[in-house]
Amino acid sequence: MFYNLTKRISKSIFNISNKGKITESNIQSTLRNIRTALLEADVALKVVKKFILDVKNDSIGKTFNNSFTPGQEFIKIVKKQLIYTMGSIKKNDHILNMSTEPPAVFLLVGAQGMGKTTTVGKLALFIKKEKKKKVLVVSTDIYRPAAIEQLEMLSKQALVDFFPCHKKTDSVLIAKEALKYAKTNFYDVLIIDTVGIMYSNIHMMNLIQSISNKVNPIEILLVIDAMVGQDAINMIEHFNTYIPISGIILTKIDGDARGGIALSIKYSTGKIIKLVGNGEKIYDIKYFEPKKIAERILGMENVLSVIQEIENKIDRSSIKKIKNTFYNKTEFNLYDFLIQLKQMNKIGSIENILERLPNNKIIPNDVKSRINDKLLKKFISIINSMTKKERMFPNIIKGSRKRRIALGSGFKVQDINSMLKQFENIKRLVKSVKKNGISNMIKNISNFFPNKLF
Ligand SMILES: Nc1nc2c(ncn2[C@@H]2O[C@H](COP(=O)(O)OP(=O)(O)OP(=O)(O)O)[C@@H](O)[C@H]2O)c(=O)[nH]1
Repeated sequence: MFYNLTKRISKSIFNISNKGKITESNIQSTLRNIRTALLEADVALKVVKKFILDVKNDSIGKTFNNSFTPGQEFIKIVKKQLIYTMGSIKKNDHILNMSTEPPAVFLLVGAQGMGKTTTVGKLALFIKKEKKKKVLVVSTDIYRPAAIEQLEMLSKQALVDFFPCHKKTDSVLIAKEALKYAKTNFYDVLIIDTVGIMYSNIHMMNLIQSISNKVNPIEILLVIDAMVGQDAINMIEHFNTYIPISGIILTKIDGDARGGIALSIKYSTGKIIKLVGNGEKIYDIKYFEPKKIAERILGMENVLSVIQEIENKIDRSSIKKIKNTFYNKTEFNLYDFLIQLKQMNKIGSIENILERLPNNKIIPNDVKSRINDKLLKKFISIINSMTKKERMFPNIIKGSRKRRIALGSGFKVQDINSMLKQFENIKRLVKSVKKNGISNMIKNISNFFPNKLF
């Protein structure tokens, strides 16, 4: 989900990230790119228009505080608007409501084949695990052959209780009896599955309404397949005229590369997406979290997860040393280079990490292929074969020293030369970071890895 949107938005956002001032002209092309990306992702036109207008109004002519650059402030504004478009800035909007005398009744409704029954099973497991609640499930779908058996099987997978109703012929009665049973047996939650409805079928709509009236659900969750696209809006409006929908469960997001519907629902209908189904397995369900999604769309999620992963793998004292190298006045030497190489080696596949960074397109493929893991190991062995003095003062490494190091490390003199060249490049890079900051360094990264090096 959101694959293309993420790719396009994170790229255009990156271009503005180090702008010193926000003016109509310098955000114009970024906003144009965002607009196109949103439309291509199948976000409804009126939502896109409102989104762009709000971002524009929020950013132009604003005085920002000094802790962020205007470019970064702009990203914060886009992030806030994305969150607002999908949910609200308030925390926990998506949380399921259970504040009622038990059992809390959840009624799941929806059109045919949206993934309702599967979702009842998933939701039962989710509530049991997340909320540690005693859950009962029941199917009132006496119309689709095997719908009841399907839920019974899912309840076994989720290890929750199933209310048997195989021989019954009245959906409303089944719901009523299940509720009575749930009350007398102290269940915390009762989840009711219903028949899939062609939403023009008034008779079936009335049936769902009758079930709802009998069991007084605290949540009426409309299950929608993400792939129905903008038709979801009509579906929500139509169902809502019969029963008050309290939230949406968007299923099959694993099959929907565009994701525009997730950005259109709240603005178009006022309804919040509470959960998403992201696979066919019983545990493939999670809360819909606008903040996390916004971070992902802006390309921040990967950066955060990569940083987290790197931090978990490298030790604190080395991070400190590396930081000191960047910010101290001391000259970068081969000791520092060795520490960096060892830490990079610990992190794992460098290609994999570069690939996950949102702006990895800025690093050309030939550069990526030249920063590989084999090379790291080679450089580490070469530096290990040097004396203390050589590591401190690499300038003294000339002909005879090079031959000795080559012999000791098992490589050729050319390899020693290319390692030293690489070291000089990194040294220049460190100097550049000190002078111009990280983002400039990334933009110019290809200059630090000239083609002929390896
Ligand atoms: N990939 C994927 N498939 C899903 C997801 N949720 C449900 N499905 C599949 O969608 C199909 C239909 O699911 P059901 O649960 O039978 O749908 P339903 O809404 O109960 O169907 P009706 O009772 O006919 O309305 C099944 O093959 C499910 O495995 C999901 O999140 N991702």
